[in-house]
Amino acid sequence: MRQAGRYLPEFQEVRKEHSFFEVCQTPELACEVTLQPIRRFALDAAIIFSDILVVPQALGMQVDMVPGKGPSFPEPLAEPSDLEKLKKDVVASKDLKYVMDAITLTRHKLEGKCPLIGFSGAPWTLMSYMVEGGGSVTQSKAKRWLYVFPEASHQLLQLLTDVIVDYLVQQVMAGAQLLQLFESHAGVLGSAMFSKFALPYLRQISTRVKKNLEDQGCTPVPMVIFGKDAHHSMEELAESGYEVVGVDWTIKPQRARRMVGPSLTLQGNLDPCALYASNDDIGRYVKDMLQKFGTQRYIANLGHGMYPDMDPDHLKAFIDAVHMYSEDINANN
Ligand SMILES: Cc1c2[nH]c(c1CCC(=O)O)Cc1[nH]c(c(CCC(=O)O)c1C)Cc1[nH]c(c(CCC(=O)O)c1C)Cc1[nH]c(c(CCC(=O)O)c1C)C2
Repeated sequence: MRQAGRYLPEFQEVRKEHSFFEVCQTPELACEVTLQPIRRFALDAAIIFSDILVVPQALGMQVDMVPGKGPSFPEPLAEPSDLEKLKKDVVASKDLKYVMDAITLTRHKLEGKCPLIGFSGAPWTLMSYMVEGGGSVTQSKAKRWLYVFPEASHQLLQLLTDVIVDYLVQQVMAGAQLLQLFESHAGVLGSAMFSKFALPYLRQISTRVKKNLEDQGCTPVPMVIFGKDAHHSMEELAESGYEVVGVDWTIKPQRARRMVGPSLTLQGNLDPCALYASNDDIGRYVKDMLQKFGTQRYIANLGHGMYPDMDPDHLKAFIDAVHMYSEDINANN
């Protein structure tokens, strides 16, 4: 339920008093808005309130949340020499301590009602924001870097990977019970560029996070890789060391299953805009989705984030339908 809070009136109330990053940086507020959807709905998990862009902030970049527009970097990376401006010695337990504090507080406040998910943006997705300076349809500035400055791109992607590994390990130590990595901009790369500039780093992250946790005597947690529009690389994502592959609504459930094989868990993939439909229709869409994915090795979810104008009652219809139809299917099997 990415960016879940936006459609809730109680979240908007908190946002009237506090800026977006103030909520992220204040553990009590981050905890409160994480719990808001849990109080309202029969959700099976909570995702810690934060944003993928706290990592570029920790690297020293300024990020503003512009109302009605989204995140904006006043000084994006323009050329390779700008990499020198980035902080090289980021320590997640210090520079992103507020996220760990929010996770620990939220784990306590959840009192075991449901598990808590930690997350990070994946290296290519974060690099694209840092070069574009905000959202972009074409990602042409960021893609230009890959073609014109491949070495500097790898340097930046490796720096991001090192920070993300430390960040995710710390989130588990602070109490996160599952980790999700968002490769939201997978779709603008073709398979060749994705293999070169995204996959090696995604593999490094899953391998190193698990190993670091084991080395510190911690049991590794399941990890989810969500690649938006990642049709071109589903098989490769399935082999990149994650237990769960998240899929958006543009991929047929049966095709996703064929591409990732029988042993991984799939997550997704209702079109978030289906929540504009009537509650009866939402029930029908959910039933169809569950029949296609089946109820085993599967996490029912939307295929991407919700929009601010969506009706909370329609999300309730989605969640209740997931529980009702999956219980039906299980009872008849
Ligand atoms: C998991 C998560 C995210 N953001 C937020 C959460 C917290 C959990 C939740 O509330 O569900 C809060 C979260 N993040 C944001 C909001 C809205 C801000 C507000 O108005 O209060 C919220 C609640 C702002 C935000 N932050 C971002 C955007 C997209 C910008 C673009 O490319 O055009 C936007 C609009 C970047 C972002 N942020 C995130 C992603 C990955 C998922 C995805 O693909 O959507 C991305 C790409 C992840």
